Amino acid sequence: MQSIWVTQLTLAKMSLRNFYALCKPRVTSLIVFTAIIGMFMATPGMVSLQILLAATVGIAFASGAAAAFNCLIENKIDAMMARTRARPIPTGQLSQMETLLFASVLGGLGLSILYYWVNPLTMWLTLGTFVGYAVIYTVFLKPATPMNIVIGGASGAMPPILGWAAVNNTVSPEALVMFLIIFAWTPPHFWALALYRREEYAKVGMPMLPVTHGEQFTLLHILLYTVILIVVSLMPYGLGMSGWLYLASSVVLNAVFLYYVVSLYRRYSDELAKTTFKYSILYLSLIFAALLLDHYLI
Ligand code: HEM
Ligand SMILES: CC(C)=CCC/C(C)=C/CC/C(C)=C/COP(=O)(O)OP(=O)(O)O
Repeated sequence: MQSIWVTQLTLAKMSLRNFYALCKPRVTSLIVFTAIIGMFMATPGMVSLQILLAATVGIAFASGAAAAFNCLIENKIDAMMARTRARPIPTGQLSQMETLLFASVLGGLGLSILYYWVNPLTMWLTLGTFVGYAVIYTVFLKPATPMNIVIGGASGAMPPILGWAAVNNTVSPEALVMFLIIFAWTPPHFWALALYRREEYAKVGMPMLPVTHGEQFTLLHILLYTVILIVVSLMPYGLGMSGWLYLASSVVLNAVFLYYVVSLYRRYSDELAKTTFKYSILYLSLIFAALLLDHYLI
């Protein structure tokens, strides 16, 4: 009898872990983090606990559901790439129907929470973001054009706007500035990875920039978007949204990013591309943390 319970519990834990993995938890965590910063930036005071909790949970559920839909739609491609073949559908740990049900329930819950406990504007913007990633990017853009992530990146850049709308029920220029930071950051973030994973993308027929236009062209574009990112990331200071603490942090973070990107441009290696990709994640986390610290301390 006891062993039946132990088996049941182990199975439940395993499926929970699989459902969790469908949500791409690390990407979703950073997405939610930028949304939370958007909430705090929206007010000089404190965000109400109800809005903070409801918007965080709602956006996290919607983002996790969008990621799960992406796993469902791309399960055949995921099965062919080393990086993604251990995901729950390719390994047979979850069926397509289970994934569809999970993503629909999670997404529905997230959007309902936003509608009833936050505000309808945030719900509609989140729904647009969801469709932008799960449908426009995943179904149409990704298999069709090497500019897929530039246009599709708009979805990933939306969370600070969602956070801002949750608190103020509006979309303001300050929220657009935070959007632009993530929007300009996405191409260097993704193309650094796509460079050292280019064989895999070529194998599954995904027209990523390094596959369609080669190494040098991609490196030049990484460099160009990094320059745009540097300009855009100085805007919070330029527009009086943030003070010297943000300025100092962004100058340091940008200098390191530019150093990696220029080094990569001059002398490409997979190793350096990996380091640049990893640094891109640290960069975005820290630049948003700097916005928050500056907002309350300076
Ligand atoms: C169209 C936009 C984007 C594309 C195509 C993209 C692509 C990717 C890919 C392919 C990976 C997987 C790396 C691996 O498995 O080794 C990854 C990792 C990651 N991405 Fe992005 N990304 C995008 C936008 C974003 C955004 C908006 C965020 C957060 C705000 C983000 C945060 C992360 C994080 C935290 C990781 C590391 C995940 C891990 O360590 O498991 N990405 N990205
Ligand atoms: C509703 C809401 C807030 C949605 C947020 C949208 C979202 C989840 C954006 C993240 C972008 C992302 C995970 C890209 C991964 O690229 P990929 O899917 O091409 O990577 P893969 O090859 O690892 O599947």
